[in-house]
Amino acid sequence: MMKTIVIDGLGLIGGSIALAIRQQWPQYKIIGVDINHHSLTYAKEREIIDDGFAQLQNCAGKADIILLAAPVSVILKHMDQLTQMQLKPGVIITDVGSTKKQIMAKASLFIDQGIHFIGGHPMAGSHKTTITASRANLFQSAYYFLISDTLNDRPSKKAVDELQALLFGLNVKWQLVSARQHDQIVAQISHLPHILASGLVNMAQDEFRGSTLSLKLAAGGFRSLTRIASSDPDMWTDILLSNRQTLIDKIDTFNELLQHVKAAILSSDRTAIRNYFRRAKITRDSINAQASSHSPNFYDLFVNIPDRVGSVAEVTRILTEAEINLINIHILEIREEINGVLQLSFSNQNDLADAACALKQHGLSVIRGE
Ligand SMILES: NC(=O)c1ccc[n+]([C@@H]2O[C@H](COP(=O)([O-])OP(=O)(O)OC[C@H]3O[C@@H](n4cnc5c(N)ncnc54)[C@H](O)[C@@H]3O)[C@@H](O)[C@H]2O)c1
Ligand SMILES: O=C(O)C(=O)C[C@]1(C(=O)O)C=C[C@@H](O)C=C1
Repeated sequence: MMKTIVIDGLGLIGGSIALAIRQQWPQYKIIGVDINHHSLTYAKEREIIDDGFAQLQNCAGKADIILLAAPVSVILKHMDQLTQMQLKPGVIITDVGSTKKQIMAKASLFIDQGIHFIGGHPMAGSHKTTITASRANLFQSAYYFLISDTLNDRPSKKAVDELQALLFGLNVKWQLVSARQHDQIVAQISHLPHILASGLVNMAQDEFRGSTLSLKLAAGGFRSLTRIASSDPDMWTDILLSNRQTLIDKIDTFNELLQHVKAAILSSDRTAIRNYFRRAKITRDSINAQASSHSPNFYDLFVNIPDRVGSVAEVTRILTEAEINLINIHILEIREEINGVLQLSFSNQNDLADAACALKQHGLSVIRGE
């Protein structure tokens, strides 16, 4: 059946979802809305969308499903506007905003109008913005929150099924949470880390002020911890201001944690310092183990690698030379004098098969996933 999908905010997330819908449902009509006409031109030229508008009111009435994918403050504003528009009966409205309490509070406006609003949030993304950074497999194997508050009476299970079918090509794992739970969880695992990453960059910048030395000296540790400080400042201002109290509490708790570390250093308490790092290491190590046991990617390859310096680099070199795009790499096991196992993730079956072939040609043993 033909459906018309309106995506409001055709940036990294809106563009990536449009690409995935296009692949899965080529017969659907996709209309993009963006105040940035470059995004619309880019999307039209590449046939990511069929049509583009600068204003939601110019096309919302045609939609079977409206996906709000602009920054949170715009989503809130456009929800207000949508309540004033003539929409198709049975239309489904959903969003991808990074915070959910304010959005779900506003969603109650739709209930009386018989409009299905489903709060959502794909838990993947990038520090890069705009449609030029979008890709169809951005969300592969990621969690996608759906907000339970609205799922009790309305919208119907049928609307949720319809949304999940539309987004089937994203290959996500659905996770149902309440708006309150959602904002608590993401404050901890996404919002506070962004605040800290930017704080570290600002502090380091101050440190080097007036010096001939610079942040270019920073190696892997600083660079991997602060990648997300390159994210969009406007988007993050919206996120922080729509999750205020939770973040104020999280910052207080983090302050206390820093005070404990400071006290341990002050008193040269070796055990306390070691425990601080040890506890974190055990937890951090287990994230990858959990991820690989519970959420195998669709196109994964497992490769035995010898226990010697440079063997991981050797694998990536082979793939780079063969021009194969690797989307993720996990070291599953490397212990002294034991061969390690690498989990390599690809975005499609062709890349996976080519990678298996290239690695075998270099004498590596591929143990699963062909
Ligand atoms: N970036 C991430 O990692 C990530 C992940 C999950 C969810 N989100 C959420 O997704 C949403 C979009 O984020 P993004 O990363 O795609 O940002 P983005 O900056 O790449 O895209 C946002 C798009 O919205 C457009 N826009 C801004 N104001 C508009 C308006 N008034 N009308 C129409 N379009 C407008 C912008 O021109 C831009 O193209 C945000 O709500 C964000 O919180 C982001
Ligand atoms: O990978 C990144 O760059 C991201 O910041 C993605 C990230 C996050 O993990 O915090 C950012 C905001 C979203 O709401 C969800 C995902």
